[in-house]
Amino acid sequence: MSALEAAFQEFIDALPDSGKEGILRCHPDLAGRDLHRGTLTPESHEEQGGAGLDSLDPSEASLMAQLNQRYKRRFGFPFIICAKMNDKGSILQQLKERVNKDHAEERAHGIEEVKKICHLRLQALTVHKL
Ligand SMILES: NC(=O)N[C@H]1NC(=O)NC1=O
Repeated sequence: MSALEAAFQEFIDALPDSGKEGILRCHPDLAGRDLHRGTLTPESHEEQGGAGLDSLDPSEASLMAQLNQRYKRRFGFPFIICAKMNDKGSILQQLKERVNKDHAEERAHGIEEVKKICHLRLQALTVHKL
């Protein structure tokens, strides 16, 4: 792990729970409005598209929208998963399971997913610079 990545992780880990949830709330929904309107960042667009979230069939899209909404209503932050380490099937499966978990457990799980996303984004930046 690079020193930069370690510093990001230390920063995140030192935040109070409200700050951690603030970080989770900065993330766009999976297969949400931003993806459909083309207003995602290029990184998120590539991550979500790579997992097949831009080509859900109507029943998958409706299930994803319902579960995302239920998740956000229950926890107050969006469902976060490292899309590049999953595909649409595993994302839907995990969303179904995680929507029923406990609040603190999901806060911690979301933060671990943010760290994976950060790891892959930093790696991509470093590779570009070589
Ligand atoms: N909500 C959520 O997980 N968003 C994302 N995950 C990811 O890998 N890229 C995202 O935009």
